[in-house]
Amino acid sequence: MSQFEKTPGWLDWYANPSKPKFQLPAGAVDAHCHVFGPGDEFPFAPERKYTPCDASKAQLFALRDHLGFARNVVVQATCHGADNRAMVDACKSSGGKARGVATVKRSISDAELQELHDAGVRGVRFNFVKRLVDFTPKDELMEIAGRIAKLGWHVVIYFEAVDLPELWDFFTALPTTVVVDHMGRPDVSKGVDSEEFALFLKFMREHKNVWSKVSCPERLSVTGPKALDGEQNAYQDVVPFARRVVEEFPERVLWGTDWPHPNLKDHMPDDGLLVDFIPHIAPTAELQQKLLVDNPMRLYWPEEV
Ligand SMILES: O=C(O)c1cc(C(=O)O)oc(=O)c1
Repeated sequence: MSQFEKTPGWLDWYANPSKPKFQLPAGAVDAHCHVFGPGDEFPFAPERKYTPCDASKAQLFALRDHLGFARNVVVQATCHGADNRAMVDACKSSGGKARGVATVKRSISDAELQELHDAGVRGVRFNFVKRLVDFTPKDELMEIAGRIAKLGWHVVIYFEAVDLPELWDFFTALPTTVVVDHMGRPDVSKGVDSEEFALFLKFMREHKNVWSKVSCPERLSVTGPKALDGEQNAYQDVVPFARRVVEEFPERVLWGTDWPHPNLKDHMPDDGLLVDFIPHIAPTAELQQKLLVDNPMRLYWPEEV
């Protein structure tokens, strides 16, 4: 029994995911996933907004192999705050098959940043989703961005679509490659031609250093997974959004499972079926190769490209 009690209503990750019908290209990277603890080994942060179930590196690597991915990018989850030990341990244990994105504070030393780099970290995450984190002053974040730029890292940003106007000046001043989590969380009920999504496309169009993860249909969808066994694909209301981004910015998109799917309370996706979502948003072999192999390799394993 873990010392931590899971947040009520929280669903555990899907235990026996199906084998995807879609065959991933060789060398595919799951460019957004997390590890949670295990809490007894890597305690969750006191300032966390939720307490997850455990989701270990061994379970993540088993999922990688089951789905047919070659590599992972392990993104620091907010339940671990700026204590990167679980993520770093996963990267170090992966035999070079995982790189990481950390959360750091202004107080981090250059030596500690270098240690993260040596473990495989290549980015920092700035989170603006109010239900997940407390506010960090922008001058602190900008100072961190300036320091990590010198290591060749990038900044991953997570925010809600309605907050983009207010965050625009800060985001566009960042001196690094900037990777947006989950397409900036569009409200899909407003439609792909909404003003809100147009602003996101403009953000990417006008700033060539901005990339997007076209991930998390299970979070963004209103129609949900129910069409899974029919003619139509699951999460179909998210398809036009992700496909628009993939087709307009094929060199600047990434895809990830988001396993173990923090904070889901209505349903937990079968990760095999999430992989089957990919050909709907990246319909050609060329787009799939960029999304799943070439782009993440350029960002996380540039020395191998
Ligand atoms: O939408 C979320 O709840 C969520 C949370 C986290 C995290 O807690 O780090 O990461 C994600 O990618 C998504």
